[in-house]
Amino acid sequence: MNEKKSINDVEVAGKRVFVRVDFNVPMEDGKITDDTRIRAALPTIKQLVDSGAKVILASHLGRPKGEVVEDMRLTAVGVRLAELLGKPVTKLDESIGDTVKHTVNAMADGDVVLLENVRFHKGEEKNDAQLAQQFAELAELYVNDAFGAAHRAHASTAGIANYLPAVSGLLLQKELDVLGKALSTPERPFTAIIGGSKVKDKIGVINHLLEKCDNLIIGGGLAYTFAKAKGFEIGNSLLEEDKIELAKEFMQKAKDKGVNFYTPIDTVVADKFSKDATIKVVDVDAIPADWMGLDIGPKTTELYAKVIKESKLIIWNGPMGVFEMDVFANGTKGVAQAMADTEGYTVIGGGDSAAAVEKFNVASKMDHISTGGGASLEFMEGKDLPGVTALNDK
Ligand SMILES: Nc1ncnc2c1ncn2[C@@H]1O[C@H](COP(=O)(O)OP(=O)(O)O)[C@@H](O)[C@H]1O
Ligand SMILES: O=C(OP(=O)(O)O)[C@H](O)COP(=O)(O)O
Repeated sequence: MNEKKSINDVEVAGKRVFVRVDFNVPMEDGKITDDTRIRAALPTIKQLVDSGAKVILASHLGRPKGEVVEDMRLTAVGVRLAELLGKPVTKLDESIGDTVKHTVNAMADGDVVLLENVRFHKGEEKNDAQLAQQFAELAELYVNDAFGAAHRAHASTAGIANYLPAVSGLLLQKELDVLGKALSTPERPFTAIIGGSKVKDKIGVINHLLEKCDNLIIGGGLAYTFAKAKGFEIGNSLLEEDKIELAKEFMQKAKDKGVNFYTPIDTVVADKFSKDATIKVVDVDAIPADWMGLDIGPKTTELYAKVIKESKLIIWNGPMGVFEMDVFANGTKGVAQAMADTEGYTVIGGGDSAAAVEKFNVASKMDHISTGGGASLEFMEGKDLPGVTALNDK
């Protein structure tokens, strides 16, 4: 991949800079429940402020589908950002138009303005050229620091780069550096752990990582399609019938490439999908009919922990079981703990795995927690990210 210019490669003093961030934070009753993504953007914002730029921030929040949705305004985000920055943030109720133009033209060096949710405009997700130009007119430089949305080709993540010099922010650059280096020159043994619910969502990443890693560990709901492919009965566990052949192909590819392919050897089964279910631990070849596998078992957890501890680089995407329910959280917890204990370099691929290391209080022990779930997955599939491709080469 070509190296992209960053804010360290351009002059920003006195310039109006349109910075696309990913402030798509979880909210409950109008309150932010996790401000990780806001904190992650601070280094870029601070550096621009300290360098005398006029910082115009833009983000989406949720999926308002081109309509104004009151609950999806960025007002609470603006308040939180001002607290974290320790300076005022002017939050506007629009992201384009005369009021916005007027406000940004009156900014002093070092000022920070936060625009309204860009997805209130239909053109955002359509990557509409007219909307992209309206964003571009506000500024003299475009900075993309929204790694979490870099897999989207939208007006504020990609289209705008057609009309302004376009560079990456520090967060985007760091994400690309860590994930890029891990995949191009991994320290070995390199272990990839793939969990979550569906094989369908992880086909690309498993396929790509099989080219790169030494150990591939499978857990979560998708493990049962692999168990079925190995010829075991899996009761009522998650099964993607149409992916059984593919699962077989993956296991054959691993063999051909000399990759150790680990699937669960035992599993926690339940008589229903509920925290009040009756549960027991069985070997993977002994799942009773009418029961469903909802977590990896203790022998599997121990095996996976051993592999993790013997690895120099570990990338983890997707939980080992239904970790939202405590009775099915032990496998995910055990993997999280092994990630905390290993001396290897640990990378969490966003999404539910990031939530899991938070839940089990080991987030601070990880070397890198990606701010993008979908984006890090697509990157690990070897796909180009439109929000990155759009930026200027060095
Ligand atoms: N054995 C299982 N059966 C059903 N669902 C599972 C199982 N193991 C994990 N899950 C669910 O998978 C979900 C996460 O899947 P997914 O969205 O694919 O992962 P990620 O967000 O990490 O990419 C979690 O909500 C978890 O409860
Ligand atoms: O939260 C996000 O994605 P993620 O949950 O996959 O990390 C990003 O902000 C992208 O949002 P989108 O999936 O609505 O485009």
